Amino acid sequence: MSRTLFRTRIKFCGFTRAGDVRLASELGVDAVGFVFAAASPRRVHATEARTMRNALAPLVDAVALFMDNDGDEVREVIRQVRPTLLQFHGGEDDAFCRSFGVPYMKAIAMRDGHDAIDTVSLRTRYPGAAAFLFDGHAPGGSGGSGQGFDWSRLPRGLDKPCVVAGGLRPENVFDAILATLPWGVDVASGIESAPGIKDGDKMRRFVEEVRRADCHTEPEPASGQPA
Ligand SMILES: O=C(O)c1ccccc1NCC(=O)[C@H](O)[C@H](O)COP(=O)(O)O
Repeated sequence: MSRTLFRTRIKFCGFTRAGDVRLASELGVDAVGFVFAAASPRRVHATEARTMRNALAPLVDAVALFMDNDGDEVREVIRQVRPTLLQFHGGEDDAFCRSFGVPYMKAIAMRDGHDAIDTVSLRTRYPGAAAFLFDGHAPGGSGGSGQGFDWSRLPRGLDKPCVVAGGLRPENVFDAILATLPWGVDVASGIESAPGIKDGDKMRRFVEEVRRADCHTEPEPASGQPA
């Protein structure tokens, strides 16, 4: 794929403080995520997320993240927070995910050692997905754990935007982007000082490294060599 003029989208996930949301907006991230998964240390209530959503600058998306939450809870979050995208991390099927009338991104567990991820079965199981997020946790496990995966296991030929997540940090996101050429990258723990507490310096360095990867060009072939 040509990277000319390409800009890797950035999503920062798991906010609990409006000040962190403001700083992420100023740093130029494309989306911020609010976690409503029951077992998460980053879990926020819909009213807290609404306050943070109101701190978002224009042109920055709000993403609501769920993991096997019931439908009424998802609807209440949509009513209060008005997310532009839903992100599902559990065993939700396509019919459930699309039933809310808001575009959704399905998270796929990529923990190494598990079965290969089959492009055809993803297409078949989630025909309504707007995007897929490949995350380093085990099937049934929670995200936001800082676990990475072998990027060469990403399925090829998916006709939907792919977001890479799991164990990304300012120190490795440059390599992750060059290795996978994703539509976007997503990070939670790699920009934190504690779960839900974002670190301004890590957020800034993460964005700088994504921009550096986007400006990176392959070295020209030596003269006399075929292009
Ligand atoms: O963040 C959580 O606590 C969480 C809980 C349950 C399901 C998903 C969760 N987070 C998802 C994310 O924040 C990211 O999409 C992704 O897992 C990256 O996390 P990290 O490896 O910490 O960067």
